[in-house]
Amino acid sequence: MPIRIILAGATGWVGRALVPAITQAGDLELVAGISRNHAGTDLGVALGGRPSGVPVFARVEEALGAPADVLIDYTKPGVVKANAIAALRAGLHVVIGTSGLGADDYAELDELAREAGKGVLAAGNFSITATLLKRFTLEAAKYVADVEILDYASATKPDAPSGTGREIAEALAGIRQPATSLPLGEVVGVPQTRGGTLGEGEREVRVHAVRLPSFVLAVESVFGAPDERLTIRHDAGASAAPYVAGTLLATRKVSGWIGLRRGLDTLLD
Ligand SMILES: NC(=O)C1=CN([C@@H]2O[C@H](COP(=O)(O)OP(=O)(O)OC[C@H]3O[C@@H](n4cnc5c(N)ncnc54)[C@H](O)[C@@H]3O)[C@@H](O)[C@H]2O)C=CC1
Ligand SMILES: O=C(O)C1=N[C@H](C(=O)O)C[C@H](O)C1
Repeated sequence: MPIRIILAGATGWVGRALVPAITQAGDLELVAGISRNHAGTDLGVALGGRPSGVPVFARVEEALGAPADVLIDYTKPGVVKANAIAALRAGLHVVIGTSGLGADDYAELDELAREAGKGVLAAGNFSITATLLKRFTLEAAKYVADVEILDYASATKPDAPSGTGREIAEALAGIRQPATSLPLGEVVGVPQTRGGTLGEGEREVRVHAVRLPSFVLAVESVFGAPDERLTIRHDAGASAAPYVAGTLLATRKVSGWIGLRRGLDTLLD
């Protein structure tokens, strides 16, 4: 029996890249889409093609009327958490691609998923090379104490830091060695220019979010040691193709555990 999917954000940049990949996969079935702008239409028609028999709803509660196994969410930071909660309460597993949530939100969703006996996979970035950026950054942090994150995105991206930068910074905050840079209280001038922090105490990680036209997303982990530096950087391109395979991998695997896992790296060897 195929895995039945509800796709929230089905007509968006990532959503419309996922639709053909899902419909062409023999083991997956798209049963409903969610899109405020195209509610009430057929998804195939909404995407400029032939009728597909997949209805589009405005709200997750309406879409959950269709029997389904997994909700995939690529919507907006202010929408994703409520969608995930509604899906868990309706007995679905959840794959979260939407950015904007942080450690506290994920702890709450983890608890709800455990109560519901369902799995959640949330990844700030489902591309393989961005996932390698996270893996290499965490490896380097075992050996080099000082690291800061630079997070570049378009001028109109609503959330800062990005989902990619946030996942890396929050993971780093769990393992890094204390930094040797001056504590903020000792910085003279405009201390805010030292960026924001994620994590707590001496392990907190500084993140600098740059928002300018021309960027899609780039994240740099910059490590500094006496008289040398290591920069590990990921640059996203202009298409949503890199996120498709990872999202579908998560969709196929998410029924395999209870609770929330964070990061595509948790599914790799
Ligand atoms: N984890 C990952 O690998 C990636 C994550 N993202 C994140 O995914 C999210 C979506 O990105 P895009 O596809 O570029 O966005 P988009 O703006 O192109 O698409 C958003 C979709 O959500 C729908 N939507 C928005 N608000 C809604 C609401 N209140 N109710 C129902 N539907 C609603 C829109 O109709 C649209 O279909 C962003 O947070 C982005 O940062 C983007 C790329 C990769
Ligand atoms: O908003 C985007 O566009 C993207 N957001 C993701 C994030 O917040 O990390 C990543 C993706 O590369 C593009």
